[in-house]
Amino acid sequence: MAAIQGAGPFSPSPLAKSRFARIVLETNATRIGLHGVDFRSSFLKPIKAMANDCGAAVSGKNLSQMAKTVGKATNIVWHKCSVDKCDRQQLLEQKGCVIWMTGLSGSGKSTLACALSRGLHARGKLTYILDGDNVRHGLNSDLGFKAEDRAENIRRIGEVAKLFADAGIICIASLISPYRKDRDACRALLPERDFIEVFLDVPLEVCEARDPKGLYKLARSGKIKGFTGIDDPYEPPVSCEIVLRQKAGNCFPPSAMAETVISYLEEKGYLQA
Ligand SMILES: Nc1ncnc2c1ncn2[C@@H]1O[C@H](COP(=O)(O)OS(=O)(=O)O)[C@@H](OP(=O)(O)O)[C@H]1O
Ligand SMILES: Nc1ncnc2c1ncn2[C@@H]1O[C@H](COP(=O)(O)OP(=O)(O)O)[C@@H](O)[C@H]1O
Repeated sequence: MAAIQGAGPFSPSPLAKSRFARIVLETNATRIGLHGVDFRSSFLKPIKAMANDCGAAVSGKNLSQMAKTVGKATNIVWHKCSVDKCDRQQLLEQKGCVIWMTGLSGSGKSTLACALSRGLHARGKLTYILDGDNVRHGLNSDLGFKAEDRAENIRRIGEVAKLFADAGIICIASLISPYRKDRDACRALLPERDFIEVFLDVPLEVCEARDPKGLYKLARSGKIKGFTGIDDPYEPPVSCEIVLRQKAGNCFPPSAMAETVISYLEEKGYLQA
């Protein structure tokens, strides 16, 4: 396999000097072509030498010593890349983080998630929404609403959110996440400060009156069992970064709530690299 060594400036061959050139890495055994790469791009930087945590070059001997057991996976080794979170954040001019929205069904999580995504997009910031309902259409379609299934739903979304944050993206997770310990476990996956818990503190009566999907009605009539707030618990956060609640019986419009979250991100430095 070919090795790209050193940290010197990258100088393309004459073949590669046209704007949309073809990069060819010649190796003893293989020829790998990449099309459509713009060589004038400022994103092409010198390639950092690959090293482990201690700065030592990674060798076969080191690798076997670094092998770990994680859960059911044995003999696995973390593979580091020379392009890291800081590089991605520089590119995006923002900091990756997770905004975790929790609240009853009908409290406005999805609406706020969209308003926030729109507000940040308008400021040139990259976001991605992980909505409980939506993720249950794919990755989590094997999970129901028993406590263990909810815990697994939240755990998986927490892990995916962590990856998005590592990508430098402002990840908006929007799910009921009724159990405190499950939310705290997701918080523990991230560096301190990068998990921003937002509680939509909307009373059950308001959510039930909204009932846009008719689920509260079904739950009250016993057609849905274990519905959060009716016959399944919701544990409100005891300490979270942002609480959004009604004032004088009125909910703030979603755009105003989104601005509150955006101001928080601005103040904490997430909207710059
Ligand atoms: N039993 C029960 N309890 C609560 N909610 C239920 C239930 N059954 C279906 N739904 C619908 O599923 C949506 C909640 O999914 P989540 O992934 O956010 O739930 S959880 O975090 O795992 O508790 C929730 O969506 P939202 O209304 O957007 O919160 C409901 O539409
Ligand atoms: N800030 C708000 N003020 C008034 N109504 C709202 C607000 N946010 C959401 N809604 C309405 O409440 C209902 C539930 O909102 P939704 O975002 O689907 O909640 P959740 O995702 O928590 O279930 C929808 O009909 C939505 O239009």
